[in-house]
Amino acid sequence: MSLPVITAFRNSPDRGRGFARDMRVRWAFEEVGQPYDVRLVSFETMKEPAHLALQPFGQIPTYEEGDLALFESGAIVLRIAEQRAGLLPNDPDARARAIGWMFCALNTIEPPILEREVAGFTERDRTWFEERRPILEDRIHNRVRRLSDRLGDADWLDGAFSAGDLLMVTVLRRLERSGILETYPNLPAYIARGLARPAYQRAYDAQHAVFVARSSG
Ligand SMILES: N[C@@H](CCC(=O)N[C@@H](CSCc1ccc([N+](=O)[O-])cc1)C(=O)NCC(=O)O)C(=O)O
Repeated sequence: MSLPVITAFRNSPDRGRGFARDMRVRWAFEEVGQPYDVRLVSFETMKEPAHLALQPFGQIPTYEEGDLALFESGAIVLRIAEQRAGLLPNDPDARARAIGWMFCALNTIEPPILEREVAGFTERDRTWFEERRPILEDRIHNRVRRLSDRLGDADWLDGAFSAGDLLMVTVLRRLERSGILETYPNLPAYIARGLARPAYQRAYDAQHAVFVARSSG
């Protein structure tokens, strides 16, 4: 039986700091103990027909397993979580809630974070940048404040660690240097708990090794 294969950056712009979205897929594989193979792709390859057939937007990650080809890192994490224990509860109601937190991470928390990040990359020299930045940050605060209130003193969002926490930690991590998270002390501690998991460390080391190999190549 061949292993599932994902695609990842041959040369990640994050210089191996674990922000590219193959990181969440690698982490999910490690949490459930599923070995996997990686096909490293260049930015040029990602825009060629063979890759576009897998990922119509010319991005990574993709997931191939037998006749199945998937894109969208959240869908890939769900596939992994459905196939092996470790990321979703067996109880049907708890499982549904954990999947709900997956959607929350990608649909409610990530969008304002991405909006601020993209504005920082593409609008910094525009006249409206300084005026718009606090508006974008307020939108993030409006979400993470309520997430912080819901999490409270709990270790994870709904009982045991789940795929919902995995995605939420990878989303919140993108605020690490923004100064926004420090307003809610339970959120940096929540992220730290996620990053301290042995499965995360193995996933991070695997992705970082790509950067080290390329840097020393
Ligand atoms: N919704 C899709 C989005 C996938 C996506 O954004 N892929 C990015 C890499 S992860 C996003 C990302 C990129 C870089 C950093 N970084 O820190 O350098 C962080 C995250 C990509 O392939 N970009 C290339 C392109 O669009 O041409 C998913 O979740 O799978």
